[in-house]
Amino acid sequence: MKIALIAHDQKKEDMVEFAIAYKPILEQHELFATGTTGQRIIDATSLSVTRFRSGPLGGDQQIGAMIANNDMDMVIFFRDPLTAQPHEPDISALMRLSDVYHVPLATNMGTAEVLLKGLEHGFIDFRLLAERRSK
Ligand SMILES: O=C(CO)COP(=O)(O)O
Repeated sequence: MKIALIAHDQKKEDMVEFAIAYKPILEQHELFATGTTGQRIIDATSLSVTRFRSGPLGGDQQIGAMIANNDMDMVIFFRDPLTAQPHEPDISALMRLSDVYHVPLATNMGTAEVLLKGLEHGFIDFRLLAERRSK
């Protein structure tokens, strides 16, 4: 499964802790991230992560493009709901595309935990359904 990991600045520490805690699951999948988030995860966990541009420089859009190509299976996006972001339209677009293509999207650690545990137990039927629909 292809999993995108993204965190705003105030949530990066949470993302690092999450990646450390869930490394045994995450390392079984193909990981993608926006620039700074990806570097923080790599430094803390040595997980293999494909890094895109930083969010404000187009990273959310690059991940959005993968979703639009039906080439992303899950998005874990720890958003900061308390700070205005200069690239808010890109963030909204990424979340909208997740809904368009039935890609599970977790915007906080609680949901992310449930998604990864579901993945661990093979709950991936939602993606198979989406694949069938796209044919
Ligand atoms: O801004 C982001 C997502 O909207 C995250 O980008 P970085 O991981 O480069 O900080």
